[in-house]
Amino acid sequence: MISELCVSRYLTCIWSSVSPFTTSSTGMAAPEQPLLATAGTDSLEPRRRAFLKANMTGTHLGLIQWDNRDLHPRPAHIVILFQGSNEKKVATRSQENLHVSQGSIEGSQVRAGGLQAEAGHQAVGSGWGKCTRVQRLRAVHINIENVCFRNGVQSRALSSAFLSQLQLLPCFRSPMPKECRRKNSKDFGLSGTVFTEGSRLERRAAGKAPQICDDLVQRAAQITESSSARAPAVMDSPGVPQVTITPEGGGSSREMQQEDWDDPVDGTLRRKLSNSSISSTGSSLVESEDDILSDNESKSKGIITLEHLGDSGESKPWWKLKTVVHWPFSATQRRKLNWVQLAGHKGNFKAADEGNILKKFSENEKQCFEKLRYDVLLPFVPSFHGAVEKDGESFLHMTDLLSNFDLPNVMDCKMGDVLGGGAGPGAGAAQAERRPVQEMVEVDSEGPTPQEHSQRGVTKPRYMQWRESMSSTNTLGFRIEGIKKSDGTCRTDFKKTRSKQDVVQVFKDFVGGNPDILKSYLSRLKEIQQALKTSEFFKQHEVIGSSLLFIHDHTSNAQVWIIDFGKTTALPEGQTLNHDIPWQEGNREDGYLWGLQNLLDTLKSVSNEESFSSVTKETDCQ
Ligand SMILES: O=P(O)(O)O[C@H]1[C@H](O)[C@@H](OP(=O)(O)O)[C@H](OP(=O)(O)O)[C@@H](OP(=O)(O)O)[C@H]1O
Ligand SMILES: Nc1ncnc2c1ncn2[C@@H]1O[C@H](COP(=O)(O)OP(=O)(O)O)[C@@H](O)[C@H]1O
Repeated sequence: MISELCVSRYLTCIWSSVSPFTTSSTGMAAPEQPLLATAGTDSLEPRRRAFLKANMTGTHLGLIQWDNRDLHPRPAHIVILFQGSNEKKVATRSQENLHVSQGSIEGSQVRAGGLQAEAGHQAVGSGWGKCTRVQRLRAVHINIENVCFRNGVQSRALSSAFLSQLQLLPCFRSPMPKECRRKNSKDFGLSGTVFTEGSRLERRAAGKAPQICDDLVQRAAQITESSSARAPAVMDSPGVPQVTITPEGGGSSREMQQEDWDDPVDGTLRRKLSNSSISSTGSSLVESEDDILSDNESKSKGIITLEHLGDSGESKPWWKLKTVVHWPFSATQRRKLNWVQLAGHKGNFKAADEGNILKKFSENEKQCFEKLRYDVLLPFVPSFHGAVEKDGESFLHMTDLLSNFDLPNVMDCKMGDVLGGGAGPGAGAAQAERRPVQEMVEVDSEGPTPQEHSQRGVTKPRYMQWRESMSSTNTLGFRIEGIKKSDGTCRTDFKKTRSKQDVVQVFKDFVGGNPDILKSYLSRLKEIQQALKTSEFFKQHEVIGSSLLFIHDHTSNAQVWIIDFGKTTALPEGQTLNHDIPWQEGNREDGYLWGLQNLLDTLKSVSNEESFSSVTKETDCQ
């Protein structure tokens, strides 16, 4: 039986603390101003966040349920932060995990330090988010942002109604890795929250009966039914939002502590497998928790085999908004697709119908693609064919840019001079996220500070900033992520390729001394530059972590494409960016255009180099 834990008192303080992220001394994202202090009457007021936090220990989050009918039908952003033990998160890539019905809320999940979290399945229709494989859960943060309120008064009532219907249900308990199984006294402690001195969760240890997801799905369905029978409490008097948490198994609660990060697992800080069960298979069943991968093992570094998803034709009842695809794959199409993924995390891509691929769904990216349909950048981004559902997972269906090439040479250049430092919607979360110090040591033994060595971990922003400073990101506004050449060789070891000279050398090698290819690249980059300068989309978005994908083959077919809008975010209405002025706290400048100009200059330097100059001059004269 699932016990219930009511956290109303706790939420009282949270309720009065709704705002954008700040980072508390514990490194956790915390609200800073009361919602009502900022709630205006403008229904378009963006980026307002309700912050809800619930602590659970030793449980697995299974399902998140809410009823969002009373929210303004405008996209909102839900950020769910899971924090827990000192392992890294399980889920790495996809930032989306909850997609709520009727387009009124679109979900996004950002991982927080130490623990893994991601919904393997998104659910729509009645407002379900189903989280799988959230292990050793200790804290759940739910941030609701961009919820558009109709007016200041209602905002409180609306959100109150919303929050009061939110339920966190533990899903299942899977075997813990041996090293994690030892009882940790912290698991049963409860510390103060980051918000107020006195706020504490009432705790009740719950039974430990293991339960599989499907049982909860059933239970969830019952709850949905009963909650949908209730009328939405749109005009409720402002009350204390209550969240019912039903921890199952050791349901005591505590705040995340620094020692959670420091506590070594098996001698090193290790991260959990990111996407094997959640991202790739979409399975709601639990895999062993012992399948821990290092960072490198979870990152894609070149030639991979893309699997077609099964074509079971099974559709989940709550997936009402997305197209369920049934491609009639021929026997040849069903063959595994040899493909190149130079960056990103393993399992993010699947084979699709001919000439297309599936990328793990991201609401953010989908929105960007949709806006790009009407923008001058359209010719420079992969054609987007919509969001599709396959085998219970959501994907973005897009053109495979490699499909028109014969044995392509591919290079991924990540654009911008700010990639991790303080940017993006997950910045607050990232601050709390720890990465093994080993990742830095492998590149530069001098990288970590003595303190970081002793803590065996660094925060994600620190890691990202260090990556930026080691590579050419800071100095040139772009960096080379990876290269695959037609001879089958692949390199992703460019973390220390920093100087213009080094970059020139890499490009020179990449184009193999072919002036035609270089020329095509230069002219395509100039077109992109021109388009970016006039693009409304570009003006209105902070473009973080996007890449230019260079592709050419022996036929001298050479193209450059703008890819990866997973971390590209719209600015508040009326605001625009220059993209070529330095980043400063709050200005959200990403340095994209500055980087692009440097990239162009670098390529020009390549063409000016001796081996190219004579031929290039001839070509120029034609
Ligand atoms: O280049 P390396 O050193 O591998 O660092 C990667 C990139 O910065 C990824 O950004 P991008 O997506 O722009 O490639 C980032 O993913 P996020 O998108 O999640 O920030 C990874 O964070 P983790 O996901 O925490 O591993 C981080 O480890
Ligand atoms: N549309 C595409 N066609 C061909 N290759 C692609 C396409 N999109 C991405 N890739 C490949 O996948 C890699 C990672 O893509 P990206 O969109 O950056 O994923 P992530 O969001 O996981 O970082 C790229 O470096 C590139 O090699």
